[in-house]
Amino acid sequence: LPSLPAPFPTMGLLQKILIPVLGLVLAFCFYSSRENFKPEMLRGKRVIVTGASTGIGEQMAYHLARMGAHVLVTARTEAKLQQVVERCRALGAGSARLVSGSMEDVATTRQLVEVAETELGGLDMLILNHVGKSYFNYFDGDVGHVQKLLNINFLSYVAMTVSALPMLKRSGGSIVVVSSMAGKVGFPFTVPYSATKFALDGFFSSLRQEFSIQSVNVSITLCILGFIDTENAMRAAADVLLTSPAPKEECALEIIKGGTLRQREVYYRYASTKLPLLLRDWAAELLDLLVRQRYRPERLRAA
Ligand SMILES: NC(=O)C1=CN([C@@H]2O[C@H](COP(=O)(O)OP(=O)(O)OC[C@H]3O[C@@H](n4cnc5c(N)ncnc54)[C@H](OP(=O)(O)O)[C@@H]3O)[C@@H](O)[C@H]2O)C=CC1
Ligand SMILES: C[C@H](CCC(=O)O)[C@H]1CC[C@H]2[C@@H]3C(=O)C[C@@H]4C[C@H](O)CC[C@]4(C)[C@H]3CC[C@]12C
Repeated sequence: LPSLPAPFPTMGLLQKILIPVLGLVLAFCFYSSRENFKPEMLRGKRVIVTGASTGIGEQMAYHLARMGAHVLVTARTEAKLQQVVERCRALGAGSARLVSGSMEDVATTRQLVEVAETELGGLDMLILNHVGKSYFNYFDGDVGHVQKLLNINFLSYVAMTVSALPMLKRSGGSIVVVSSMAGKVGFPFTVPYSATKFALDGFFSSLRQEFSIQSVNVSITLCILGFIDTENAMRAAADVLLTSPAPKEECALEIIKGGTLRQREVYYRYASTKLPLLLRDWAAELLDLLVRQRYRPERLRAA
């Protein structure tokens, strides 16, 4: 008969075998896909980047330009987009174009797809990255705002996908969806935003399954980002969050790599996003507590 009570051999087994094996599997998945990326893979590729006038989207446009891609950027502010386009040309883009307009407006979606079709002759990658303005504070009960944000952050992603799908099917292309840790776990102070990001996961993860059943050769990459040092995010949350932000340039490159390698999901930064998520299904309350500890609510701006 064993001299120890039942739980001890189980814990020993966990520590000695399961945890190292899990670590090895994760390390393998992470490194095997990252090492294969080559910037030449993007040369001559036709890419749409939404929300490209600032932040991560702008940086993605510059990386793509350096890699020799044909970039088509979009956002509402035409003057900023014009500067992005000029810089993309200077960095060596195959070509650089813009379409300005709000993603709330179907005319913008239509125009983007038309430009890709007629001027680029098709599309290889659709990077959905734009995000509507919201507040960083306790939920204020404004249902209209939730609806507006769902239109911009979710429904327009669906509309762009539907319109671009025929071109992406022809090229065997990729859809890249920029989401957030706040789209996988409940984070405080971004309730409407969080809802839109959870919706993206539901829609695109489900669509990926259907593509697989129907042998549709279009990849879907969902990007789970932590706190990134873009101007808007820093302004909204830097005082309240105890997390230090990651650089937008590196973040942009990791998104492009993941999309190009047709990865199912990108986690950036890996250790501060993927690892906490391992707790989600087994110790959700602990994860909630750890998340709350990274916030200083007393520093929230008065609404
Ligand atoms: N920064 C962070 O810490 C994190 C960011 N993310 C995600 O990364 C992505 C990029 O974030 P980030 O770079 O910080 O965002 P920014 O606020 O810097 O950029 C948002 C972009 O979206 C555009 N945009 C805003 N409203 C509209 C609209 N109605 N129609 C079309 N375009 C619009 C803006 O341009 P314009 O105003 O000219 O229209 C801008 O180009 C987002 O999807 C965000 O959710 C995820 C987790 C963390
Ligand atoms: C997911 C982030 C927290 C991750 C972490 O703790 O590691 C969110 C915390 C702050 C959010 C951003 C913010 O408040 C500013 C923008 C507000 C916009 O309406 C939405 C995009 C934001 C960039 C938003 C993105 C998620 C956070 C970074």
